[in-house]
This record gives sequence, structure tokens and C-alpha cells, in this order.
Amino acid sequence: MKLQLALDLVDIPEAKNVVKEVADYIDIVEIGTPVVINEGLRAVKEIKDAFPSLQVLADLKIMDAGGYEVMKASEAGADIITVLGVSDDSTIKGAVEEARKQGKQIMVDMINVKDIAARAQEIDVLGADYICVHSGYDHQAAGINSFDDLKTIKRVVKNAKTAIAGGIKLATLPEVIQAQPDLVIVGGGITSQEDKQNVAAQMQQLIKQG
Ligand SMILES: O=C([C@H](O)CO)[C@H](O)[C@H](O)COP(=O)(O)O
Repeated sequence: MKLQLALDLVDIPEAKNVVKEVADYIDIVEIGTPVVINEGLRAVKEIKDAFPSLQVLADLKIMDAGGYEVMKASEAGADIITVLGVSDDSTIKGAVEEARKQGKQIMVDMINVKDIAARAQEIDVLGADYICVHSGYDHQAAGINSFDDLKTIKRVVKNAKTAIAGGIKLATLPEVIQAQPDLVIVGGGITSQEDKQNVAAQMQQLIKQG
């Protein structure tokens, strides 16, 4: 099981400072959608250049033109790129094909997918590397989490790795770990803490204990 730090509400210098603080305790650093909107793919390039030993995920939440957008994120240095599960199969296929060409990986984000079990099986066949259940900020505000959806994809997905994101905190991490995802994604649960390093270290410890 791996730990991904999601950076959403920072600019590039702040992103570098946070990663510097927690780099020893995370496996993947995510350049979040708001950062890409504010700073462009330059944010991906700068973080990859500064921290070459970490995998960098570009959270583009691709909805169309999968092949082209994966190509641009790959050129910027992204190792993993996100595509939306609600997008057309041809978009996901295009993204997967381009990722294979570039030696990169695709994470399909299941945010707002209604039938998680059925869609996850289809996406698994399309060749996604990761399938991620996700309660976005708007769902979190309504008190929704993805813990049950994680159990669902663990049951039906045969090839892809499983991931979970959305409001995970130190206190809720043990419940997530019980379901044994391959990847846990944490944003505010680390970035909004006073002592980010300490929280990231504790999370890594819990994940290692499995
Ligand atoms: O993808 C995300 C969200 O849609 C904003 O872009 C976050 O990176 C993801 O939800 C993880 O962040 P937290 O919910 O703060 O843990």
C-alpha cells in the first residue's frame, strides 16, 4: 500500500515547501486540479525536476481528448495522469494507449460515477492502471465518503490497482487500511495540519503496518 500526497490549494513555491517537509513519508505527489488550473503543467514539471525520486501524478481529471492531454502531461514529466470514469470509453482508451506509448500510467477517477461496480469492471477491461473511488470536496461538504465504494471496487476489479481519495484524515485512515487499497490519497489530512511531517510520518507508519 502506498501513500499519495494531494496538493490542491497551494502555488508552486508552497508546493515545493510542503513536499520538502514530507518527501520521506510519501510515495507519490499529486499536482491537484486547482494547481493545474492556476499554474498549468509547469507545476508538474517543476515538482518532478525538484523531486525526481518521487512519482508525480497530474490530476487533470481528463474528460475528452484523452490521448492528447496524456501526451502533454507526459511531456511535462507526469508519471500518472487522471481521467474521469464518467468520460466516454474512447477517451479512456485513448488515454491508456498514449500512456503505454509514453511509459506512463493512467488513474481513472470514479467521482460522480453512479454505478461503481458496473463502471469499474468496464474500466478494468479498458486497461486503467489504477481505479480510484473519490468523494470530491462538494460531496465531502455533504458528509459523503467513499469507504463503501472502495469495498465495491476491491470486490469487482481484477487487474487495476485500487485507490481511494476524499477527506481521509489520520483518524479515519485505519478504516481505509482495513479495506486494503493499493493507494491512499490524502490532501487536507496532511496539508492543513500544523505539523505536516509528523502526520505524514504517522500515516506512513499505519500504512506500513497494513
Ligand atoms: O481531487 C481532489 C479534489 O477533487 C480537488 O481537486 C483532491 O485532491 C482529493 O479529494 C484529495 O484531497 P482531500 O480530499 O483534501 O484529501
